[in-house]
Amino acid sequence: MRLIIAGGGTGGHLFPGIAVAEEFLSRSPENEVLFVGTERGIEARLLPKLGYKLELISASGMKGMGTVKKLMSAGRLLYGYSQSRKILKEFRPDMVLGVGGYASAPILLAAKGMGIRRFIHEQNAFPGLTNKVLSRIVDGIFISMEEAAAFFPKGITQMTGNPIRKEILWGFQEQREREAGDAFRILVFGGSAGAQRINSAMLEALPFLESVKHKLRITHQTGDKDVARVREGYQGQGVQAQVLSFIDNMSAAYGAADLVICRAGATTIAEVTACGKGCVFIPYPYAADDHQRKNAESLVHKGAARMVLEEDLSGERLAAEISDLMEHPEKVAELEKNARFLAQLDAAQAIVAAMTGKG
Ligand SMILES: CC(=O)N[C@H]1[C@@H](OP(=O)(O)OP(=O)(O)OC[C@H]2O[C@@H](n3ccc(=O)[nH]c3=O)[C@H](O)[C@@H]2O)O[C@H](CO)[C@@H](O)[C@@H]1O
Repeated sequence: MRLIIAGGGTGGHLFPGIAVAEEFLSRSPENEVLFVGTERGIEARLLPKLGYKLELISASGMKGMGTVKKLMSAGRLLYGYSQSRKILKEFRPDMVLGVGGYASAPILLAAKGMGIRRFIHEQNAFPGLTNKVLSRIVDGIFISMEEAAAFFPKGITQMTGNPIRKEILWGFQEQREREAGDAFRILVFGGSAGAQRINSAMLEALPFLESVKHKLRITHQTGDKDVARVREGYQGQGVQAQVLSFIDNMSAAYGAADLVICRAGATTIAEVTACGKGCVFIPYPYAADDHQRKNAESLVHKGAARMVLEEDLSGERLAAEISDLMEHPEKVAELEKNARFLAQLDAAQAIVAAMTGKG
């Protein structure tokens, strides 16, 4: 069988798509996958390195734009639609899965016109505009959080969870052991692109952690623009930290962490629950419809994570969260237990089974 996975833009859309590709390809040597994305998306940088086939199309969003930009965007979508028809004619997929992000719209619309089976996957508790619109023209909708069900037609919506890459699941299971001793390991990252606000808050927290800073071992992903500043910040305050613009091996990073401080993107959430990690979420406040806050709240309400809103974020507040969890390992253990309880480990299998009709 042949499957097109369309969408991306950010890691949060793309990585679940990769997890579905892994599952689909593992089922038969005859199966083929083609990704479709845009040249600006993370897919253009990552997929060729991973050995996946990728076609690029033209697409962009319309939300919050003025009339002229909307018209230009409509033009790009129309062009993307004709590119999509060509791709569908050449690859002749049995089905198309949209994983969110602009690139999924033109190809799913073209697939509808050509009578090819269509599905979407929504990662967030509060769906994005693209998926809300596309939900009217697809055969099946897969959701990651119960809260999303209210936005989609009932008969075709299925709760599957958010697919997690095999390397995260396997790698984490292999090296569950944390280093002994009284070191406290914190993984800090700001979604797939990094978060300057979190970078700054961590540096501002260090003076408030003076008495425990010798115990801190930090792994910190900063995004492309902030590596030098953050690295110097830790060095200047004498804190052991590995500072990277992007972490290729997230499995090892999760495995080693006693605590994770991060944004509340949906794929991050799926991974931290799968790895059973205690987290302090700092939701990105400008995500569409404040969906990161809703994502985070769905764990906080179940005692599976803590949350600091950006409006309340300061070095002092972040340091207070860190000290409290450092001093009370039983509180971290409780977060870990509740997080693990929410993990959905078989999302990729459920999605592939539903799309192919084979369990
Ligand atoms: C600003 C914004 O709108 N972000 C959205 C975007 O987040 P974003 O793209 O940041 O995605 P997520 O936080 O959901 O996931 C991040 C992904 O990147 C990976 N990773 C991260 C850092 C790193 O150094 N290396 C690495 O591999 C993580 O393992 C994870 O797989 O898509 C998500 C899923 O639709 C949404 O919930 C987020 O709200």
